[in-house]
Amino acid sequence: MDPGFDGGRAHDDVDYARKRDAEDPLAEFRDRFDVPGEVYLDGNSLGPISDAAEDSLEQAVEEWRELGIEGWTDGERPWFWYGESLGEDLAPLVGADPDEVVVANSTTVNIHTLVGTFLDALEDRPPGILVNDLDFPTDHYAIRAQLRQRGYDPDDHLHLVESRDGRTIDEADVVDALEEHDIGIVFMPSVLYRSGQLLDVERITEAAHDHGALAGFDLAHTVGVVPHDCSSHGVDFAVWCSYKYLNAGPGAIAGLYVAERHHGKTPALAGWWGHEKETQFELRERFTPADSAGAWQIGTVPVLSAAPLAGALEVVHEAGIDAIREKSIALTSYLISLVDAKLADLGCSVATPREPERRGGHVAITHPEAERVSEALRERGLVVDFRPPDVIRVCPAPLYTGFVDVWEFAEGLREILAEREYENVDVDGTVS
Ligand SMILES: Cc1ncc(COP(=O)(O)O)c(C=O)c1O
Ligand SMILES: Nc1ccccc1C(=O)C[C@H](N)C(=O)O
Repeated sequence: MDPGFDGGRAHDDVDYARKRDAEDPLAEFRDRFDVPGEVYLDGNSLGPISDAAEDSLEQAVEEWRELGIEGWTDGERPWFWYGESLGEDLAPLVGADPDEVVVANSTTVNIHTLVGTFLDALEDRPPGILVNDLDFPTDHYAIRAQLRQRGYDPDDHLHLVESRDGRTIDEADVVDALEEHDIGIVFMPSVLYRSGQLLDVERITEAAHDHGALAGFDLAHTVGVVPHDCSSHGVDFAVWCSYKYLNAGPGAIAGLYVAERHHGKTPALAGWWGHEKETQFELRERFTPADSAGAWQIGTVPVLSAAPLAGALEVVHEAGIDAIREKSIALTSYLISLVDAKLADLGCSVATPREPERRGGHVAITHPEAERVSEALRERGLVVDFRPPDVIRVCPAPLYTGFVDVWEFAEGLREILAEREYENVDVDGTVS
């Protein structure tokens, strides 16, 4: 049963929300974060700073001050191995072995290098790549560029699974597309950035493999809020960012996973930081890739944009990813129940799948005036974002959001709509 319901009746009084907060085993984590605004519901875009993340950043700064160049070898977490070491801490969150994960580059760069690598590895196979039409656009930009650089016309080689309803992707349509086209690589997100639909990674991977294709995923919207089993599901490769549910800060270093069976392949964007570590400083003329995911690093690890991740990960591990997921489902279920009970008659509907197992960490509420409404919410300190054409994205991230926060958001939204407060709002349509 949806935790937000009791016999079909939504719990829309604040006492119910207070009771849920009082019973919440993760409630104490809220105090470890500095959360901007009254209620911060935008952690699927940028998570807030925690004391732990600030401490690990400060530690790196202090080591830079005190150790200088020696930080590469003598830092508490020696910087030379920083990418591998943080990869090891991250590995359980994606269900991988430590040497299958590294932190490096940005998500977009990781898509370039991994898709490029596997395009090269296809050799005689057709370079068809299967994506979907609801992807975050950077994925397509990078894949198209990789195809072009190999002399392939992306219009012929990039195949799109089309959404039936403009909000979600049916996994059966991914399977059908694999039958229809000659596909070498399937590249899908774990969660669609707009509607919040959680795709079935295992099923897509299996279908790709049944058709002789590789399966890669963009896990940007799930790492840190939904558990993963990349190794046991046979996923070939994956990328993600660390600034959403991992709370490692704006532009924080990204992560990548490459299944062990692919280690040793030559990275498309090779660089000395991906060289076999033991001989990296022999500074040889030719590149020998590390025999691990570390090979897909490119240049020097950006220690200062990686450092907050160390502390941020401690918080996630202490809470435990299963407890985080459980609370996330409870919060999104509660939010959906409030939309149904209090906001449906004011023009709102829920575009996120209602089955918890098909839902990531955020809820998409649609409204014809979504852009101005989102801005009106922000003006009240209820921080959400707008995604065109009509989606208000609401992310009750479990580490620092409670049930009363969700209740306050729903109340605020009801008032804004009932009083048409959004009509007084100007939007500039830039960053959100
Ligand atoms: C699914 C997805 N992939 C990639 C990105 C961005 O990648 P990058 O961190 O390289 O800007 C985002 C968000 O910005 C995203 O939602
Ligand atoms: N990196 C950013 C920089 C600035 C503003 C937003 C982002 C996001 O991450 C947006 C996010 N990927 C989204 O799902 O819309």
